[in-house]
Amino acid sequence: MLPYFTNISGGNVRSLWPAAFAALLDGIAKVIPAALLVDIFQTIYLSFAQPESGLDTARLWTVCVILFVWLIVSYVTYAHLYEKSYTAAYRLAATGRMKLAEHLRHLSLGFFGKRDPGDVTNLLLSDYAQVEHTISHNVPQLISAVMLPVLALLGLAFLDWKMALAMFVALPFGALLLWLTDSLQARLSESHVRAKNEAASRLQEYLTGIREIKAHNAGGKRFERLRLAFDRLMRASIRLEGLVGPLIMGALLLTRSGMTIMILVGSYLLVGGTLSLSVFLLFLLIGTRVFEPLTVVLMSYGEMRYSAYSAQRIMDVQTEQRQPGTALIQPHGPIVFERVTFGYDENNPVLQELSFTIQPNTITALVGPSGSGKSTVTRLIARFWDVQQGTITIGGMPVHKADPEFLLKQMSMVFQDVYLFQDTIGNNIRIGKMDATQAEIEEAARRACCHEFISQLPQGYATPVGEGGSTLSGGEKQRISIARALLKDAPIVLLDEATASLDPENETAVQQAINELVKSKTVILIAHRLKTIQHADKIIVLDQGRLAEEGTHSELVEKSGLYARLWRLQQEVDGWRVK
Ligand SMILES: Nc1ncnc2c1ncn2[C@@H]1O[C@H](COP(=O)(O)OP(=O)(O)OP(=O)(O)O)[C@@H](O)[C@H]1O
Repeated sequence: MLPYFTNISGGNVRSLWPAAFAALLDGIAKVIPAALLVDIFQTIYLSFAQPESGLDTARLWTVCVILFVWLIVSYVTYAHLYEKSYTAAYRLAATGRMKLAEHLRHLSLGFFGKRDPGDVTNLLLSDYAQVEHTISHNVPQLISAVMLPVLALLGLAFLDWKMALAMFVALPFGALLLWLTDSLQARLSESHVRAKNEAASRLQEYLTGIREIKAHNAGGKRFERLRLAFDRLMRASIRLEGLVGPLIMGALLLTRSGMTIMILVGSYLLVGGTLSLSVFLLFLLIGTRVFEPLTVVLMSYGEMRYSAYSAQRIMDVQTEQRQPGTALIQPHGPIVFERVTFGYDENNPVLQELSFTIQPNTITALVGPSGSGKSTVTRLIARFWDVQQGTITIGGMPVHKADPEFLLKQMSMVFQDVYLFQDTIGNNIRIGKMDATQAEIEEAARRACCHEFISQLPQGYATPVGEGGSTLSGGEKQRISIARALLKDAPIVLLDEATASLDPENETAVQQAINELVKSKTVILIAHRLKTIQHADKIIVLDQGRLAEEGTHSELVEKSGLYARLWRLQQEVDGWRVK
């Protein structure tokens, strides 16, 4: 049980205490009317059993007043419980979500590669919502509902232990049935969560790929995948409800059979003369009230089991190892690859035995056919992934020992697929330097040739950008990304096809901005158009993840190797005209 509460509270069981205490108070408050009912019953019963003493109306009035006070007390305790449990639930979920989102940022990208995108989204939204519901509803209900039967058992055992035993004798069997079905419930919950994640992933894929689906008229096929995912989710839901429901009902009936057993035992004892009628009637009265909260507990068991799996999934990610490393790299030193082998999937290397050196404050271009591993090289320098064999060092310090945050602070990056956040254009540029002034942002935008188009927008820098930058053209997004990099002004610059989406006019201007950005910096750039990298200090040519050749443009052209071939091909393409 403790691991369960540890998991649902995200490792902070103490945060559940106020809600648990409030539930306890609520449980006790609920016992009071039952006790008062017993008193009323006994007062009325005595007036019949001993008619000479008459009905004690003063006592009845007192009990009525106490009942009225109880009404107010129960309102206060319930309001307290409500406030405590909801506050605990929403606080836990909100801080937990933030903690997890922060933790995700520190994991290697390999972690995300192994999971469906819908899976991570569901983890943060639906799994937390499940846990939230358990903390706000099920746990307080459980604590408060257990109070009445426990106190009733203790009180009634004093009156007649045989009757009390008869009333609760079936309870362990009901609990046993639930316990026996535990692994089945766990399996069904797991497959339901998996189906739910798959459906979310397919839906996300369908919505993000809607442009491609329309362009290729592939709606039918993609829609079929979505339909199948929803179909699987439906079947998993039916299995979960259809199998777990009857089992819980079975446990419920078994537990409730205690009432019947008690009536049988009571009748037997009454006939035998060892039980008084008043005690028997008392047991009947209390018995009907006791099984009500137990029903609530058993009914919420399935939900709690389900949320246990959600909590486990959250804990699994929370305990996922962050990228280790505390060393501070010397960013002004050389970047050295030493026999580096790496594959996104370990059995399928995309870089093999790769060795080269990039001197500080030089421009190095990475060239090679598509899929030869150029982008992978830049991702490994930024430590988005850790290499499997060999080492990458920056200023003599192995990157796998470097503090990932510090390492990233030393790098400005411009990728071919620019992502803009759903925020203003100004704030999207500010990501490069969070404390930048408006003047600094505008200066960076000017140098990246995007100030003009931003100023022409009705809201200028305050213009909101659609998710992923959907409201801007590819070239505009790329220039904003360059402005970010200019603003960051880090000593190492990684440019992956930074000018690929620009028109010739802007390309020349941005190229000038890049020339400024890279002054006295270590630059690694990828460009398919070899013309743009002719003046690089060094060109590294990759072929199928291996080093094919390296040197300056003129050296490589003279060598008549892969680079010379690519160069000739591009010269020819440049000479083509549409007739
Ligand atoms: N996230 C990823 N997960 C799995 N495989 C990947 C991933 N990214 C790239 N790859 C694979 O790694 C290989 C090298 O890819 P990379 O993007 O480094 O090549 P590239 O030379 O930059 O290609 P391009 O010029 O087309 O951008 C390719 O076979 C690619 O399919």
